[in-house]
Amino acid sequence: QPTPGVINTAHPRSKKSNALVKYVVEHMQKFGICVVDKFLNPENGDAILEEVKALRDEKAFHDGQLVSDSASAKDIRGDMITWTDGSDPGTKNIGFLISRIDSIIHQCKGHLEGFKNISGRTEAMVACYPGKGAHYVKHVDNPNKDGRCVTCIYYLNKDWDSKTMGGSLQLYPREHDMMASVDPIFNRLIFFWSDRRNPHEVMPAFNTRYAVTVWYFDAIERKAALTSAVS
Ligand SMILES: O=C(O)CCC(=O)Nc1cc2ccccc2cn1
Ligand SMILES: [Mn+2]
Repeated sequence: QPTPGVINTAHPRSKKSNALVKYVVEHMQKFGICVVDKFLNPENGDAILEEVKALRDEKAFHDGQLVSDSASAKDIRGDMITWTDGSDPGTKNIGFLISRIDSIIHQCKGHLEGFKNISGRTEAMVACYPGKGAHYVKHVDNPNKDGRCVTCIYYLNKDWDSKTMGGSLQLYPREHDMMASVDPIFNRLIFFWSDRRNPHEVMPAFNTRYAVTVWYFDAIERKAALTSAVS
């Protein structure tokens, strides 16, 4: 019940959203990793999945590029990717996903040291592991301060069973003596620090495995990276 005379500055956010923000802040503080299940309404997840499949049918995907286009590229990463800002007509549900993640990140900003300088993000990278053992070897997303501070991945795989299909995301948090194995299940969102704190790999997948990833920038680190890049 608002105190009489005091202007109620709290935005009329749904309680759910505040609880979710609290959950993300706590997990990022404690583990540097946060898994959120049932992130959107299932209908939204379905619509996003249909858009991703349509992108694949339009052959919008290409092999995940490597810095060194080594002959054994497939031995390092087997994902097929395409980038989108979610504004094209066939990607408006991906655009909705991006806006929902933006909203969570924005709400976390004030509560989390690591989020305080967050501003800007990449476009969304839509990835498909075509099965047949496609995997991604252990790596760090941002090993050398390119500005990316948080990795957010939204999974779209219904009835995924890692025991028979593989494809789990294995995280090896440097500061915690544990290994997290995350199944890429439908409507699951994961956040983790993009830097050396979170080496991770995708185990060989034996079914088609879809995910949408967005990276958020730390403005200070990003600015430094861009200025050093041009100089
Ligand atoms: O799908 C998952 O569970 C994670 C896959 C993953 O780590 N993908 C990935 C994809 C990347 C593409 C370009 C540059 C860096 C990258 C780092 N990681
Ligand atoms: Mn990665």
